Amino acid sequence: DSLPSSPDENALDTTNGPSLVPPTPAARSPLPARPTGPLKSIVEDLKSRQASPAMTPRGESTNPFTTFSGLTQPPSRNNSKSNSEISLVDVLSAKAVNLNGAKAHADGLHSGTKRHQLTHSSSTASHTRVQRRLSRSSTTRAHSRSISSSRPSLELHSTRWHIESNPHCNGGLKNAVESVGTRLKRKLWVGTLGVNTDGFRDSLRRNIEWRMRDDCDSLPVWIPDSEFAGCYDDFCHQVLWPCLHYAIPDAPRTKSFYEHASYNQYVAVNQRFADAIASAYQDGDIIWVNDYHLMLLPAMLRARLPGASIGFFMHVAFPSSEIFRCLSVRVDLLKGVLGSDLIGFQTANYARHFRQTVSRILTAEALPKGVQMDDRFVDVGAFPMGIDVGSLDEKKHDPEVAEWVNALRQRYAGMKLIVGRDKLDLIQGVRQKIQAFEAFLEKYPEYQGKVVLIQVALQTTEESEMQGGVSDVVSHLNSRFSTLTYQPVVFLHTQDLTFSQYLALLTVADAFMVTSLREGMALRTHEYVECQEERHRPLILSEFTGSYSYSGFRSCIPVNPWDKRMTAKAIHQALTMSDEEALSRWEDMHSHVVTQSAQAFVTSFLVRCLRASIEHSQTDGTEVAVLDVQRVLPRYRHSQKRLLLIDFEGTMWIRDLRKMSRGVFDPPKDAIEVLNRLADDPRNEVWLLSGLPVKGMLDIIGEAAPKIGIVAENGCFIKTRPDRNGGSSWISMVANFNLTWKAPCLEILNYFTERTPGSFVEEREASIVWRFWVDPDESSSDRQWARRQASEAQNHVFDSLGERYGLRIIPGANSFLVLPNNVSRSTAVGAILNPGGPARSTLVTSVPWSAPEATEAESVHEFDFVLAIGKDQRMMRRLNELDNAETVSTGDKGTDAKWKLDPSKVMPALWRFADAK
Ligand SMILES: O=P(O)(O)OC[C@H]1O[C@H](O[C@H]2O[C@H](CO)[C@@H](O)[C@H](O)[C@H]2O)[C@H](O)[C@@H](O)[C@@H]1O
Repeated sequence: DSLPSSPDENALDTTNGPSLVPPTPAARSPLPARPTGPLKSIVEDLKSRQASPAMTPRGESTNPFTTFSGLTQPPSRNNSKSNSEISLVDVLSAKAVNLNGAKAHADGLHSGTKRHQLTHSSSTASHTRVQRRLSRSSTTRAHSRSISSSRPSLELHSTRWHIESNPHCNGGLKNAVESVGTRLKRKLWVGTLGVNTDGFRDSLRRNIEWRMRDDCDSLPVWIPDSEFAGCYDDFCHQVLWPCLHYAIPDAPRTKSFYEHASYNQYVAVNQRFADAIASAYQDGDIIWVNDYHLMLLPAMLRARLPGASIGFFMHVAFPSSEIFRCLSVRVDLLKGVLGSDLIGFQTANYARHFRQTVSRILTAEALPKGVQMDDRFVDVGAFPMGIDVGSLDEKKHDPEVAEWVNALRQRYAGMKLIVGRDKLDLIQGVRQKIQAFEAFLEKYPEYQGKVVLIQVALQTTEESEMQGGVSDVVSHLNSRFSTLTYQPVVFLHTQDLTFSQYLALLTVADAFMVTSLREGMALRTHEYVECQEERHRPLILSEFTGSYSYSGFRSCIPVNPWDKRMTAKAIHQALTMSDEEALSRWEDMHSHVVTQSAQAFVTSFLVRCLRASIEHSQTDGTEVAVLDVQRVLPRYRHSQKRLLLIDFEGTMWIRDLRKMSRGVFDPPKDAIEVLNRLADDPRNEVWLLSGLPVKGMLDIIGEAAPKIGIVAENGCFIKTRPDRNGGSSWISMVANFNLTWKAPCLEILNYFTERTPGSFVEEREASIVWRFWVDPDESSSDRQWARRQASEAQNHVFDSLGERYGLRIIPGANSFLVLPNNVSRSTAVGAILNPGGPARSTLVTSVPWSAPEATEAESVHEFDFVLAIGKDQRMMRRLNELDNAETVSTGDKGTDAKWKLDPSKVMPALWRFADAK
């Protein structure tokens, strides 16, 4: 038998275990399950594949979720029986990417020539697990034994080992990164090989490194076995994983974990990653750190590579601050991830928990967009992980899947099948699932003998099966309800199935069931939905999964996994649901699966990370030159079509907020005069950019400056410049927007206004501003109080209304603005530069006046001189893309503008342009 078996595992051909077919009455022990009958042939099929001289039994063809088939090195397959062969599981990690493709999406960011490379650091975790998990498979066990028992002979020659995909890594992540294909032109995975590498000599390590970099864009990080075990098995799995999933580990054990070796080992492992990445890093790379195993890494990297773009994505859940604060190393962990430019979570709830935790524990200012640290801003956001629908579709249409679909249909004719696939630990709720299934069979006895739950167990060891408390409940249930021809629960391990077989199960299932007590996302729900394209049968889903947070998945049958009666009813509902209802629910879920895909996940994360790091790396303004009008004037003089974009409040007009709070506006006469003078020159097209509402602008500017164009409410409204007949109109850029968010928003802000002396709300047509601390004489404790209220108010508005209505919040020094997404000064300027662009505006009202003379500047596309003065950095970046733009920042923060200018110097500068002949 070319599939060696280990004595204790008895390999795959045991016939006395329960399976998809009825067990013999004497064989009711649920684990390990060894198939007979139809599933036996599945297994035999598997065996015959494994027996081919190819690879280890856990090669890529048996792996449901990885697609790195290219990683298996054919020449080494022939050595598969050698005692000294090592199956190197592939390193998860690092991928370097030329982000040119992704940059195109970066909303008008520069199309610079900088090479962007993504160094994608992933968890250390999966690899150890692979080694351990592989011990279920006899051949691999033989491999691991050979590794550990033959240390003296570890002088392995490169031809005697091969690299293959690790089936137990975070397959979702791997697939997602691969799904964007050539858009990531260069990538480097950085990860570990897990345990059993202590005996590798330097020459072997170099050899492996060389091969991995060459063949799989991977860089292994060498971790001593004991350090790896302390970090991964103890700190990650015994302390962090439970805590992040709302299970606080018991105090005495955690105390020893925290304060002794395991946390130190976690630090050491993160440090080794930092060393490896720093040595491979090249200027312009993006470093993408993945998951909770590497929470300290971003700060370690930031210390070494201050200018690097660093993103961190948390694949698992993030709990409420009440739970996270129980960790004794909470401060270190938070500061660790805050070394990033962007921190991503699976859902908006986890992101909010994180912001609140940071605000509570580090007393940093947490805003909807991220966290303001002393020296930098860190973006925080939700990026739902998805699946690569196209690639799954291809696999789904493999003829082998159809064969297995037929086989399963025949085998289970007249029966209902419920399928599940979970890790067997306490968090994944398999015990609760089995108990609920038992409750179902009790409550609906007519289903006894007619429904089978096929439960696939992920990455289990006997230890985890015990830990998850699954074995006893399966035994109990099976012993209660099995008959000569029926066994209610069939337990399989992932290694017992090929991916085709698993897809066939998903296709024939009458329901899929996830009862996790907490879970980051649960991508298997997406796979199930995709495989139900023809049948549309329902999904029973725990309310505590990330998937359930998304509106499409609200069309599942939700369950509280702690409530077994509810879950039992859900099973009944699923099995009796009409085809029409099932179809309508499926359509909702499917639309989420196809829109929130793996590709969308990777590109949106990388684009946001890049944008965040560009914003964060803006200079503090010290090296930007002060506007030298003398140098710009010659170009101005010699140009024929000029576009002048000038910010109003805070740039041309310094307002008295005290008066404003009483609704008093003093029209700035000098500003109006210079605007008129500039607009009198027929070569000039002058636009005033304001945050004020239409009415405010009419009150202040009104007919006093008839030739200028106006952008009001930060881009929500535009008053066009007069045409030949002197006609001008107000255009709404938000005409199709739903503005019903304003009422609840005002309610929230009024509440905060009552609690915050000196604050007030400015309601505008399509936006709302909350201002606070208008009196500089107020005490600093009042100011602090006001700031705190402002950040709470922003979070409140964002959390309750932001996602639902598509709002964004722009914080200012003493105010914040709430307005619809997709509208900004920058988009208004886009419309000015390209008036024939997509029709997104509607006429609001005509403001009839008679302009003294018609302007010649009809052809607004061909400006040969553009001058923009103001504070909007996004607009500055956008205009910098034009060859002939002079951008001048009047802000006091960092800028990408070409020049800077103190607001007090703006009027004199404008007069010099106005007077230029
Ligand atoms: O067991 P670990 O090695 O510590 O890794 C934790 C789990 O990571 C992956 O799951 C997580 O990411 C998925 C994709 O983003 C998400 O759907 C899931 O909810 C997260 O828990 C991996 O798929 C699991 O096998 C690992 O156990």
